[in-house]
Amino acid sequence: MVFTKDQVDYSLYLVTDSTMLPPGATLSSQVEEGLMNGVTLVQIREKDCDTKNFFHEGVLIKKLCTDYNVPLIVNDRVDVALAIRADGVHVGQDDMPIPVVRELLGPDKIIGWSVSKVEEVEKLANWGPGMVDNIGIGMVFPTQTKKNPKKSPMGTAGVIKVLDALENCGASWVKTVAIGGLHPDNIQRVLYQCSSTNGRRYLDGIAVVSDIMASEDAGLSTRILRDLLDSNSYKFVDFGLSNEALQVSNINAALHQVHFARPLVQHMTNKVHQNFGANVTLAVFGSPIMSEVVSEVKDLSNIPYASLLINTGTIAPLDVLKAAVTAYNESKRPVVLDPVGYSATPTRMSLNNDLLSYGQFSCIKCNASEMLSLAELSDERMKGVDSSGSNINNDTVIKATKIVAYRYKTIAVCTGEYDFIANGTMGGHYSLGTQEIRGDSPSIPCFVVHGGNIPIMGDITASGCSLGSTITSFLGSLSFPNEAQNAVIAAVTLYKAAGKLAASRCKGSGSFQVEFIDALYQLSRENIPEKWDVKYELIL
Ligand SMILES: Cc1ncc(COP(=O)(O)OP(=O)(O)O)c(N)n1
Ligand SMILES: Cc1ncsc1CCOP(=O)(O)O
Ligand SMILES: [Mg+2]
Repeated sequence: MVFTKDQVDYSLYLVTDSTMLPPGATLSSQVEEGLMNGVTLVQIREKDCDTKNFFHEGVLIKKLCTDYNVPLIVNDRVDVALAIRADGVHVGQDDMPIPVVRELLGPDKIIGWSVSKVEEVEKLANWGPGMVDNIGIGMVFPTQTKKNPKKSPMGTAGVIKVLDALENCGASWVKTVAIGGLHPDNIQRVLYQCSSTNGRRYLDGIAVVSDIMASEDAGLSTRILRDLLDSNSYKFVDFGLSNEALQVSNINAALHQVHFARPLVQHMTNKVHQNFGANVTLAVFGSPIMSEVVSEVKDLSNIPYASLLINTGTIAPLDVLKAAVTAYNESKRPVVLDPVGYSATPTRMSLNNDLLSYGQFSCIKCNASEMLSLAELSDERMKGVDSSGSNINNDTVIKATKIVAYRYKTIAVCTGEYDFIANGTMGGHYSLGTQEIRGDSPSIPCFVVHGGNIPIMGDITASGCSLGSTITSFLGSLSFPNEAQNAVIAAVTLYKAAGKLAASRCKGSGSFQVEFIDALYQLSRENIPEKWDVKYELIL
């Protein structure tokens, strides 16, 4: 059977490697287990094979794929692809040039290309629809399978950049798979996080080697991957993830929930924030623990209502932070990131980008400068600000907050005189392929919390960092069907109301700190939000 290109299902792309077969298995037996259990496309990739064996193995696999009506792609070797009448080839940046491959194979065969950079997307777009049919984007995560890799792992952020480049170049015909270190513990997060910024394009599938080829039970491994692919819903926390522009939250209920749950709030934060953050957490019914001990992080994440705040003001070792994010993601407990000074130094930016690519965050809280840097809108910052850079216009801030919320599928909070809260979680749902969207961007509900300026908040240390403690306390208190969006709005509103109250009572920055803790303590226990002199509303 000759496959037409629009017939190809890229969702579960098995790439072979006979050097990792478990005892008793053969290349054919592993591939057939895959074909019987949901593999939709096969690539024979045998880097250590001589041509004769590659040809004979190819004939066997081609017969199998034909029996299961699945296309077969040959890696690197155009000659072998022609000889076995494969359905296409996959070549990398250092293999035979694409135009030559297309000339040899003709217009109907499937050509895949390894892509990791924007300029490679621009090149395929310039060639037009007749050349590259699909791209393998990777490697996403570190892998032992590809020997002597020339590229470092790109993470989900790297995949998003390639998807954005495809959109920006108008290369709508190109299908995409992610490849490299993909396994059941990260596939849903990759599928959920990796979409173009305009919301139109998700991945068309994933390509795996070792998860199936090295498996003692390749059929079971395939079914696990198939189920994850078909679930279309990534439940990274065990509470609701509304992305509807709901009636703005019932703060009273959210406060009751924190009072009831008294959540454990693990802080991995800077030294300046620790004491004040712990006292703010206690004032809002949270139970703070300041711990960067890797060996206890899994136990802590399993405590009921546990939550984690990572504040990169003082940079803890990346491996400690990654271990913590992984533990809380596995326990489906919320993680909040405060990327303090995100773009201040290349070191901070690199560490925060690594973290953002390594796990799923329930909330990202930062100030306007940090938000614009995260959204890569910093040049707009200069257009929209006075010489001091202190006054960024709200439209730019809202745009940046929505971009970050969607790019990281999180609830983004941008603090300032006006606090903006954008919910990009999409309810935890994701799709494969391209989606029709209204307008030029996905629908991201955004709220504003305002009550007038409180300049003295900026005159004490850790006031911004401790909003992170408050948000993490509210998120930590949640269980299904409570919703994250409402909890974050409640936390931000309470925090601003306490700031206003303390500012009206204090005599200077010293007494403000005390008055602020008192105000949080008092307002939390009174729990009468309608008396607070702070407003929150949905902005379209
Ligand atoms: C689907 C898919 N994506 C990427 C690759 C890697 O191809 P390449 O860069 O040519 O490296 P080798 O596989 O030849 O080592 C792939 N094979 N398949
Ligand atoms: C061929 C290839 N190209 C980039 S990573 C990779 C190997 C992926 O193997 P695994 O799925 O075992 O990580
Ligand atoms: Mg190659």
